Amino acid sequence: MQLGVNSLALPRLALTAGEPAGVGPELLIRLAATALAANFVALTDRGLLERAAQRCGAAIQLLDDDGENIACRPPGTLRVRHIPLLETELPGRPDPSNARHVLAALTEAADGCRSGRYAAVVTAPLQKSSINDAGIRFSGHTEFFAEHSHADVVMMLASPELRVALATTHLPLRAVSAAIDAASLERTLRIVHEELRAKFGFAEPRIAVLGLNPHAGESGHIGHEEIETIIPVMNKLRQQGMQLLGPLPADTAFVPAQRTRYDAVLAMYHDQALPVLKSEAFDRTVNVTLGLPFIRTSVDHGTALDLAGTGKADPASLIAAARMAMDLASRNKR
Ligand SMILES: NC(=O)c1ccc[n+]([C@@H]2O[C@H](COP(=O)([O-])OP(=O)(O)OC[C@H]3O[C@@H](n4cnc5c(N)ncnc54)[C@H](O)[C@@H]3O)[C@@H](O)[C@H]2O)c1
Ligand SMILES: N[C@H](C(=O)O)[C@H](O)COP(=O)(O)O
Repeated sequence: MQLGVNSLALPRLALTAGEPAGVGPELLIRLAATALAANFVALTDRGLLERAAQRCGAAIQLLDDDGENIACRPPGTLRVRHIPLLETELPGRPDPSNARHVLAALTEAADGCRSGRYAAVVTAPLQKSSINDAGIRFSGHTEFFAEHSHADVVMMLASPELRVALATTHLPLRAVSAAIDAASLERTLRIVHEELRAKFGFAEPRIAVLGLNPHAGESGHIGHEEIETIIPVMNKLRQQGMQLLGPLPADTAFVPAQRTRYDAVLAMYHDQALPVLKSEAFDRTVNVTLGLPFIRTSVDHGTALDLAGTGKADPASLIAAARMAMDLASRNKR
């Protein structure tokens, strides 16, 4: 069925399955079983999806994606753009031979989003170490899509109650301080500010910035990054009208009294704030990449190799990621 541009065509959302031996393939099946009003197009191996459905005892009807729009999608149906595996998966045991397959799906997703074939991409978790074991430099979807798009991006994880953006992503702790300079911090804050306005509807977003050191440096007695880098950047941006709070000590930034004072937090590094989100809202947090020229959302969890193939993995974060992608795509259309 060919639908006109003004018709009720469902948004075409690309889905990537991530690590073939992880929980991603079965979570895609679970997502397809929902009644969400989206035309999901799985960019992966058709046989992988069939086996995942069988393992978790779910019914699925896989249809080849012909690129056409559809007006409705019965629950339990999923369109597929076949990207062949290199080796048949063994749940729980990632095989680096499949790294090229995983990256081919990401490339198709990024190319397709940029050219308008897909309204957004929703990614299931991949095993970074398996891609590295294949001899490929790779540190995450966020960095892959940024490089592919030549864009400055920011990783943000968001639950309905809390949004946390990261000044640095996947790098060793010892490299964090050097990675945060005035230029990178200013760029990051500008992206977060702009995207909170454009994507999340905050007219004047209030952003809390965490210090890097314990007690936000204790006035220079426990580190100097706050005084030398963070505070000067915040002051510069405040003068330009941004509402910035802090730098706050990370240990108390998430207590109830503080939470009412901001719309989002900028943390200096990955594990400074993600444990807060993941321990209070693992089933409803979404990873969204800010600053990309297309919409990308993802789960907040990893490949859960201990659960792969059992059908026990919770699809809630992937469903939340799909919902957010649909919301952002409809905002884009308006
Ligand atoms: N978006 C992504 O691609 C993404 C996100 C996070 C981690 N990872 C990768 O995943 C791999 C494994 O990471 P990890 O072991 O730190 O974290 P993990 O999230 O895979 O597992 C942590 C714990 O949470 C449980 N869990 C995870 N997802 C679940 C779900 N949907 N339902 C029920 N329980 C679930 C697991 O069983 C495990 O006990 C790493 O290679 C990491 O880089 C990828
Ligand atoms: N930092 C993310 C998390 O802990 O949930 C995760 O590693 C995924 O990142 P990418 O989606 O960029 O691969």
